[in-house]
Amino acid sequence: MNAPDPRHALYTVDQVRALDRHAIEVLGIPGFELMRRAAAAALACLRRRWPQARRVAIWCGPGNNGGDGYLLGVLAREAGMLVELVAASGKAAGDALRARTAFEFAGGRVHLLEDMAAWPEVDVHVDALYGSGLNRAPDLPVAELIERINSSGRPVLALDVPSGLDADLGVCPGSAVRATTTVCFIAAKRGLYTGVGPDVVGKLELDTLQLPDALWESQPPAALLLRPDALPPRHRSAHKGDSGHLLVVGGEQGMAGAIRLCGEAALRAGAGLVSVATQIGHVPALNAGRPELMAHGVSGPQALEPLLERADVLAVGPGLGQAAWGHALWLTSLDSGRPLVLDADGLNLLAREPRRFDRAAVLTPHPGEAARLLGTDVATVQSDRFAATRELAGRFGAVVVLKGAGSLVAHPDGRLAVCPWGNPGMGAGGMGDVLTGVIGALLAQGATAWEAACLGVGLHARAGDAAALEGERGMVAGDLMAPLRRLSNGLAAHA
Ligand SMILES: NC(=O)C1=CN([C@@H]2O[C@H](COP(=O)(O)OP(=O)(O)OC[C@H]3O[C@@H](n4cnc5c(N)ncnc54)[C@H](O)[C@@H]3O)[C@@H](O)[C@H]2O)[C@@H](O)CC1
Ligand SMILES: [K+]
Repeated sequence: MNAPDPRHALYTVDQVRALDRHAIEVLGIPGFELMRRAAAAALACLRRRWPQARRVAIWCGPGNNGGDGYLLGVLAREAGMLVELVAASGKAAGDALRARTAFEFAGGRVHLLEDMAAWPEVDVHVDALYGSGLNRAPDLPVAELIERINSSGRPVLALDVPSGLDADLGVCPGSAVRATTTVCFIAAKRGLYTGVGPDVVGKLELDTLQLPDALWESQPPAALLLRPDALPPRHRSAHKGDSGHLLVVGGEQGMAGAIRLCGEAALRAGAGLVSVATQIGHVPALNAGRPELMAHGVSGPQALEPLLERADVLAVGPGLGQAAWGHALWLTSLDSGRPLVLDADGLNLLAREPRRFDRAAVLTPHPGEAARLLGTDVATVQSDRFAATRELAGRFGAVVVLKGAGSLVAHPDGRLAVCPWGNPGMGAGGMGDVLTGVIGALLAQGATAWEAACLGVGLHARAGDAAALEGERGMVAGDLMAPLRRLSNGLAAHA
């Protein structure tokens, strides 16, 4: 097996434990040495991020995460910092106790949370309370401490995982530290990247503690992190027929915006031809606003048939509605056997009339649509986004994109990818329509469903990040078009 690049590989917490064990038992690197390296990586991060910091508070828990904190305390004192170290919960044991002893032996003083008289006024807080071993919501004294750290107005460096975050699932069972920066050790835990993970992690740095390639060969990652890819360059002799013909089906009365955005995004992501099948009343506005789209008014399935004949790929659902018109078009589209991307009401209709796909198909639900497809609620979907996405892919025989912070992509064969880009400005109307258009365009240009979903999600999120440079608030879906075009061509997002 080739060693996966650890910067693009994500692991479950159980897998990270297995990697730790492998490093200790097979590669012969003692656990305490790993802890020392983690502390050195933490100090390097601290000094790089806050070169002026002189006073630090280090909040240590009872496990090895706390151990990292004690050893950081040793190194920070050696570097001339004023260290206020507080043991916050439970008794240290094993390597953590050894680390605490080393801190005290070097002249450091350990304060106990319960005895703390005054709140330490420091430049940076270091969170070494809980790491990958979190097994329940932090209980009261620590939960209060976490809230206090969060409201201190000071930057927070989290060691390995922001305490309170379940690093496996990307959920917080209770209070959680909101880190400014998290320095993650050995391997990237998958929960840092999805759900509420990105909310609490802040800027994420990975330090692999100088472990050799042999370690990564011992464990296939649970998921891959998307890379900033673009489409391959076009042949000089290419013509519009080489880049595929996408048909967008949607736009019930009053929903013209969704198809316009979807179609336009498909053009910007390089589809050769984009047709739109919609309510007749929308055609003049589409023709006037975006004449490159071939807009067709369809009253029902009969009018749709010839358009389906000419299309290579379908994007079904933007603004489609679930009434008789939308349902009839949905049914005819799915029965055509064309590769497709299904979104919005296309998914809601699928929840009503489930079927498995035997062709290239991409489903792009947000958590609400995913819940309807699975017959459950949003909270259950969000409590394990990985499991929900996998379940959907298996059940429908399609590549599934679960949208929301840290979008996930799952293939029915078990492959999983996580998107590290995107921002809250993208929680606005029309953003999903843009994604559907991009994925449809990539399918039309010959990508497989997996490639189209992964590349499409990445391009869409990176275009969103480029648009957000002008401010997240007030961002509209149309702002993504220009960066989308540039990124699709492998150019920087801005000229
Ligand atoms: N050899 C290794 O395994 C290495 C581990 N490292 C550090 O060790 C961490 C994992 O260490 P551990 O497995 O000891 O786990 P943690 O240090 O994350 O926490 C586990 C301890 O906290 C307690 N605990 C968990 N959740 C609690 C809660 N909500 N309220 C109260 N107590 C709670 C547990 O009972 C246990 O005593 C990593 O995150 C990383 O920081 C690093 O030092 C690198 C090497
Ligand atoms: K921590």
